Parts: sequence; structure tokens; C-alpha cells
Amino acid sequence: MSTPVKKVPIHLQSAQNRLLIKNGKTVNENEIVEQDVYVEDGIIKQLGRNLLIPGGTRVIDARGKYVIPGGIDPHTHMQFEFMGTTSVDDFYQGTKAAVAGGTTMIIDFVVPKQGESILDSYYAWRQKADDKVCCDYGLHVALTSWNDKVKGEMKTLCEKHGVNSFKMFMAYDFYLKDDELYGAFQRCRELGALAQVHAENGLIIKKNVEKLKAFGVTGPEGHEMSRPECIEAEAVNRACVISKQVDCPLYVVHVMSKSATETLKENRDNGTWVYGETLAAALGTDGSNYKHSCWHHSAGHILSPPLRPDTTTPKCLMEYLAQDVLQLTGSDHCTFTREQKEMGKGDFSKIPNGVNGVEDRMSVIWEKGVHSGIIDPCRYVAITSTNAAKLFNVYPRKGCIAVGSDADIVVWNPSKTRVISSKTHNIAIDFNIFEGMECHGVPEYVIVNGRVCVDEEQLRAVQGHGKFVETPCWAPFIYAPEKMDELTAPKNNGALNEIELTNKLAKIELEPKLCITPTLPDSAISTPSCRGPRPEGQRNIQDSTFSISEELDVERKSCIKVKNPPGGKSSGFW
Ligand SMILES: NC(=O)NCCC(=O)O
Ligand SMILES: [Zn+2]
Repeated sequence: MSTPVKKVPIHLQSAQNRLLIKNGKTVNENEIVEQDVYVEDGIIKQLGRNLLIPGGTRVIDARGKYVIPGGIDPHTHMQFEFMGTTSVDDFYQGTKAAVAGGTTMIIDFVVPKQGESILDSYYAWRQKADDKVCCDYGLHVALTSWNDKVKGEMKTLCEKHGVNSFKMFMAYDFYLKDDELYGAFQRCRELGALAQVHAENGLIIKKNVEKLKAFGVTGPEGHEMSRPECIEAEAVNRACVISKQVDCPLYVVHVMSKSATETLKENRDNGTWVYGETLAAALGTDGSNYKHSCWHHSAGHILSPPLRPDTTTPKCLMEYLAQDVLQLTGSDHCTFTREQKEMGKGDFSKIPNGVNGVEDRMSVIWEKGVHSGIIDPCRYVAITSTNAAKLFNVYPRKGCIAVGSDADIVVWNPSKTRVISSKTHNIAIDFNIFEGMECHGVPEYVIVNGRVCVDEEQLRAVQGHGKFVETPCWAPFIYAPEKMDELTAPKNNGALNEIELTNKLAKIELEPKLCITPTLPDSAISTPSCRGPRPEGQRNIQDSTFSISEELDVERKSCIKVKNPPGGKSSGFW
């Protein structure tokens, strides 16, 4: 039963809660529709033409503009202690910059120190973020050691704390060995989580670094030389092979090269259950920057895996996104000042790895993807928002413009241009890897949970306005794709009447409760979170003061059970 909500009569509500975006073109992954969007209390309440709306509602004219779901950046590192220093954008500055660029949700990585409890580290991350975030956020958790305690805490994180993804590093000092990866992937599969990998062969990189140093290579160019494409492609292949042994869905973070993408594709074509993310950095710039005459310029572009010297890589990666070889884009935002980068003067292996991107990802991808004619606006929405929402199981609450979804909305003006510059950006460093890039397409309004946080291009982000969003396990997109039709953004051209709206709310209400009972051994079945109380951070779609009708409460549907093995037939024995 839903909790009864005392509804405030509409004339007593603040007009601030109500917003009508008129005359724009809404874009979802599957269609573009000319229609208005009515928002109340942070939720999209109506879509269509000639909507009946209360007086005093603020109106934004979106004529000639696209109305798109806010970006979801699935890969950030705010305030991250790494390589002997801490990335400078904290959760306030980083999410403020995200909002400025049209991103309304980030998913950051909890990275425990080796041997540290992953649960304690998760709590520490929540403490760093909760009061600071200007937009909603979720968390992935990295596994930097492998043992029974970690295995137990993974279950707690999944079942009680809204974590559905775990990242394993194959490089850096805290990499997991192959048999540990096997165990971690197996555990992810048991829990209905998604295994993520940073795919580079760390041991070989170490040898290459020694060799280069012995040859006297000390500058930033040594970074890419020590980690060429084959180092990435080999690790992608190994991760695919290992994940296939335990029939675990795999997500390769920051695929940076043609050969790594081709390796991923080959494995998928051979039955591996694998998804690929690439970065704004990889789409917007390239490894020629490591040969720049200015040390700081080159060091400023250092991240791992590195940008590739093959300058055809960015276009090629965009084409792979167009073809669904890769599914989504992150930023890997992890910023270090010039001074911090100088920790590696005289030894490239000590330059802190990380670049900017959370603010510019949406613009760079529009420019390189849509403006250049490689993808259309629907695919743009898919790779910047919808696919992340689906994979991390917050769809259709996020990632689409639909009745009942969070009002995380960007009014995107494709006719305006802006030039990216460190002089005007909102992040904490005085360097930008996209410096000077002219981008067609500007986020004129960015609405975060119903609040206008970019207003006629003026940033008005609010510290603490965002909240932690749970990402439940057993994402239907991964484990029961045949169920996705029920959740897909409804085609909707006309104003909804009360009955239609009630039906749609009822349908969308299935999403947070959708739980899959896989045909797993008893020991492997998790307690679906939908059986208990609504997990923390999950909005009850009924908890609203929406009052066009006072009687919209609908009975919650019981959870859906799927008998067939999720993701199709298993080839593994688990
Ligand atoms: N990517 C990078 O160079 N820095 C952030 C940490 C990581 O994702 O590897
Ligand atoms: Zn990263």
C-alpha cells in the first residue's frame, strides 16, 4: 500500500514548483516530438499540446530548441585521493560544473584504500558528497582487494545501500589478479550487479615504464609509450574471457582506442555479455597533445588509458557509438592543477592521471557527434543519458522525458555556439583539455529536479540540492531486456486526461519495484530490494502534491517475476 500523502491545494503551492516548457521538441532515444512539458514538484506531470495548467506557472519558451533528458555522467572522480594527491573538484564544484554543462546526475566511484572496508569507504564517500551535490548522484564501488570480507560487504552494499556496480582495476598498484577478477565477476553475477573493469595490463605497463626510464624517457610522452593500444586491447580481451566463464555482464569503462573497441566487439559477437563506455576526452581530443612543446599542456592531457596518437581515433569512436558497438559516454572527470601535475616533473609515471570533462561532455559530444552528422539527437540522448539510466537501473525515473520521470531537463539550443575556455569554465583548474573548441549547441536552461539551475545560460546551481539515488541490482535492461518495452518512454502527443495519467503513473511505478527472480542456485539469489520498504533515495512517485486530480493515488503493482535466466541462456556453469 502506498503511504497517504496530504496534498496541498494548488492555489497554496508556490509557483516556483511549476514550470511549463513550451513549443520545444522533446527528444527521447526513440523519437522527437513537438510538445510542451509541464513540471510540478520536480516531476514531469504532463506532455502534449494545449495542456491545462494552473495560473502563475513559469513559462519557458523553447521554440526552435530541443528539450532533452539531463545528461547522466556515469564516470567521475570528485575529491579523489589518488597518486599521492587529491583531485581538486569536490562534489560541490564538480556537480556545479556538471549542471552548467547540462548534466543532471553523476555516478562517482568509491575507491577504497587496499585492505579498507568497502562499506566504510562507501560511508566516507556519502559523507563527502551528500551535503555538497548540486545534482543527484549515484555510486559505483571499486574492489581494490579480494577476500571473503569484500564478498560479504558487496552483498550489503547491493541490498541495503543502492549499489549495483563494482569496478575492478587491471592496472595500478591495486589491480586484481585474473583469479581474483574471476571471483569478483562471479560475485557480481550472483548479486545481479554489473562488473566494471579498467582494462589495461598493469604488469606490462610497469615493465615498459622501467624500460623507457632506462632509455632516458622522462617527459609526458612516456605515458602513452608505456601503455600503447595493445596493452588496453589485451586487457579488454582478458576481462571478456574471464567474465564469460562466469556468465557475468561486463562494462568496460573508458574504452580509449580503436583496437580495444574492436576487441570488445569481437568478444560481444562471440557471445560475451559486454557493454562499452568511452569518454568525452577520447571523442574530443587526441594523443598528439603528448608531443606539445609545453610540458604542462602535455601533462594536462594525461589520463589512463591514454589518448591515442592515431588522430582518426575520436571520429572512429563516435562511429562505434553510432553503431551501438559502444553504448555510452562518461567524462572520467578527475582534475589536478598544474602544481599537482608537476609531481611528475622528471618522471612521467608520477604525473597524476586525470583530465576534466564533466562540464563539457554534453557540448563536445553534440559537436563531434550531432553537429558533425555522425549521430542524430535521439542517439545523442541515448549515449549521454538513457543508456546510463538503463544500465544503472534508474530508468525511466531518469534518462527520458516522460510523464512521471524526474524533471531533469535541458533546453538545448542547437543554433547557439560557445567556445570552451579555462577562462570561463566552472571547474577548479586553470586548464581545459578542450580549450578553444567551438561547440554548436548550448544548454540554455538546465532543470534539476524541477528547479531551474541554469537560467538563460546563467548558472544558479544550489549546493545540497542533489541527493543520493539508489541504483538497484537486477537492472531489467541487463537481465530482462524483454521487459524494457514496459518501461520505455511513452509516445505521447496529446494532453493526458486523468485516466491516461493514472495509467501511466501506475505503469512507471513498476520500475523501482521491478525485481527479477533468476533461475540461480538458492545460494546465489539476492533479496530483491522491492520486497522491503522503498530503499533510501527512491522517490515514491505517489508522494507528490500534484493536484490536477486530488485522487491519483494508484495501487502499487506487485513485483514482476521472470522465470527464464536473465540475459538469455547461459553458456557458463554457475
Ligand atoms: N583515468 C584516469 O587517468 N584517472 C582517474 C582514475 C581512473 O579512472 O583510472
Ligand atoms: Zn576513472
